[in-house]
Amino acid sequence: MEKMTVKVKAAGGVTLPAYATPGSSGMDIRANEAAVIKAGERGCVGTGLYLEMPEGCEAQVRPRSGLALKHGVTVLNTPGTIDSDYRGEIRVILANFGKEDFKIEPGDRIAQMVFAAVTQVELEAAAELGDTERAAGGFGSTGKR
Ligand SMILES: O=c1ccn([C@H]2C[C@H](O)[C@@H](COP(=O)(O)OP(=O)(O)OP(=O)(O)O)O2)c(=O)[nH]1
Repeated sequence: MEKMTVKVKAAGGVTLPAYATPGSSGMDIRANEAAVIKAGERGCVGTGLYLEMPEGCEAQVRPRSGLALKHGVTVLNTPGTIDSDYRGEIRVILANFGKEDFKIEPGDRIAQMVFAAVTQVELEAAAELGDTERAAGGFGSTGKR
């Protein structure tokens, strides 16, 4: 697959190698500020990270499994969508489902991000949709086993 180039601007003197392994399909993302996500609450944490992606590319912000398992901390809107035309700071919306407050220091890895190609489509209004075997079955319609 042909590689897309993504420009990364990092505030606060943070350099690219601190984030990403060259050639990787994604990267860990770090907090650029101190924060506390109280037990049972949510918060929005700045990363000091700015991207320029080519059109047709999006970034998805995802949770880290270790934070989820050890602390009950996840990305609330996972996968967070970073649009290719967004030039603001990437921020991570964390939710704390754990029993203890979760403290974040600048530089902590709070989430991860992958880059994905977005399929370009043309939407067409339709009065009828094609038949399928599944039809409207869903939400567990095929049972448990
Ligand atoms: O976890 C996230 C999700 C989004 N964004 C930024 C990048 C994205 O391109 C922009 C808009 O995100 P989204 O489309 O999810 O937000 P919205 O609530 O629909 O707001 P808008 O009306 O600005 O599109 O906000 C983040 O920094 N972190």
